[in-house]
Amino acid sequence: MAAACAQACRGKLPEGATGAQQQTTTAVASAASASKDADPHCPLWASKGECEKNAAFMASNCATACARRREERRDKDPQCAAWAAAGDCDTREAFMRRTCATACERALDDQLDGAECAALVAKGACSTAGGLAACRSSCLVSLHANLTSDTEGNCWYWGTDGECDSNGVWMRETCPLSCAKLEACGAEPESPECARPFECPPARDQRQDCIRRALAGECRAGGTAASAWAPEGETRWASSHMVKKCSLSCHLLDPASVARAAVRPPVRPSPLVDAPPLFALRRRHSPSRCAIGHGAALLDGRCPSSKTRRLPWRRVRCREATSPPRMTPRLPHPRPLTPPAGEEVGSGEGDGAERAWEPSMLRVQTILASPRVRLVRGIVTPAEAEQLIAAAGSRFAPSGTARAGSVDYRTSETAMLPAAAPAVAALRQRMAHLMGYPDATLEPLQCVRYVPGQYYKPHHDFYNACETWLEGNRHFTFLVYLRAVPGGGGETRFPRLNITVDATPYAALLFNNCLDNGEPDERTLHEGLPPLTATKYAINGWMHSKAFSGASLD
Ligand SMILES: O=C(O)CCC(=O)C(=O)O
Ligand SMILES: [Fe+2]
Repeated sequence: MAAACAQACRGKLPEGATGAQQQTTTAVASAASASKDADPHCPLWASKGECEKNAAFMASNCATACARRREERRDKDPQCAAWAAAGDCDTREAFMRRTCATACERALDDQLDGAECAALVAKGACSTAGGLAACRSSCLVSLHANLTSDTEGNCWYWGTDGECDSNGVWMRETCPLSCAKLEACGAEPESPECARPFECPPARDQRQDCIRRALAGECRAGGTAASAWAPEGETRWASSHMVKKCSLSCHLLDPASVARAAVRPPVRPSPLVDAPPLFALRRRHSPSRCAIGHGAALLDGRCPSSKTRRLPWRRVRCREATSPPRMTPRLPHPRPLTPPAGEEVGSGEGDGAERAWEPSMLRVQTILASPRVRLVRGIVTPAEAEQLIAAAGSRFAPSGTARAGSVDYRTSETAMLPAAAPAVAALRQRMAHLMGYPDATLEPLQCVRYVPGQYYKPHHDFYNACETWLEGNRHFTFLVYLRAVPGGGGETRFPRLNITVDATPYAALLFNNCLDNGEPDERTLHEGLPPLTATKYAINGWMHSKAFSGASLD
């Protein structure tokens, strides 16, 4: 499934997978062989350093990926150490990464011996350029110990999903801070500890010049212009990029800038699908304004009462969809959307006399106001739905997932859709237009297929804020159901909202993954239930807060 991963989970983040793997590997381990990796995620885990961090498991399950990784990292030139010492890992980055990966990593390790670094750390020298340059590894360890002991950016989210209990051994090792905090909050939900905002764990610097850049103020917001001191051709980095590439230096030399760099743009409501009722007061929820319980406010979408003492991650009030649901053609309709030049969409072969899609076919049904969940009926025609399935063709491969315990978390199959296919281009255009976001914020569309019995267990579609400084987070999910699922099953369920949405053909389930202030909204936990007898087809369209440049996540 390396190929499958390359297709379906390019760029995804396999954090936590090893931890879950450690608990659930017996079957996989016995199937391991030296010549073939036992798990499709092996190359991703290897690229995240798991061959070193988790040697025993990786040796028996991912021997091939680890061998390849070792070869990639081997210094291939006797001059590597000298080049690295001269700073070539920064100035000739691509060449050095290929040729001298190990020497470049060593250049970012401690340059003094253990006792000397321990003495420097004890003196507080990590917040000076000299101390940090001499002892980067020791400073990182010390910072983790002082600031946070979580080592994965997703810890808090996994914790709120109950992983500290269900995946306890690994979670307590990887996410001790989040698990301890969740436990403390259980006993004392209004405690200052509980209200402390989520922290992104600091990570290694990726370049030698991080210290110099941090001292020059690049961790601060707004640094995109060419800097006076930058070598010719080298521009200043945007602060978000800087904080990601130079996490350690920014944390130690300019801590105030780190929090500010985690930009989470607010969600823009769409007048086409979210027109507020006339005269309704529009209130923006802002957890940081709550006098108490920011964490709870994040979950609840409103400030908690000081009188209530409920566990923050269970504070969600389950609201049934109001009945009868509001069914509103939101007029004025979007201006007519034209298919890409020269292409007729919705009148392909086999659809006989079916009408081509037009905006008046849309009906927006509000299922829940907060978090916003709607059903956009008529987002595709039946003929287009078939064209989308045809565009997926034979590209289906096992779906990926970024969460801990990923092995049996999602059993469906995913196909990346070719952006040039007319039905795909038209659907993207409709999604972007409906939300008022540019097309560039949409991830490449994916078709997901569930044969009877396949499922996707509860998960969030948003990403860890620490990982999304650059890409922005997923503000909206469009899940377009392409066919009816006769025989039952195949619904999308939101357990924290007590909502179950039927796979409604030609309609998009549209929900916000983030609160209006851009913070991930924990209430949007959802799952794809298994179809009982028929095959379910749907399209995932994830719309980010910023232009999406990377490979598709899943
Ligand atoms: O198939 C469904 O109903 C849910 C799919 C989903 O949540 C996802 O692919 O992220
Ligand atoms: Fe999802």
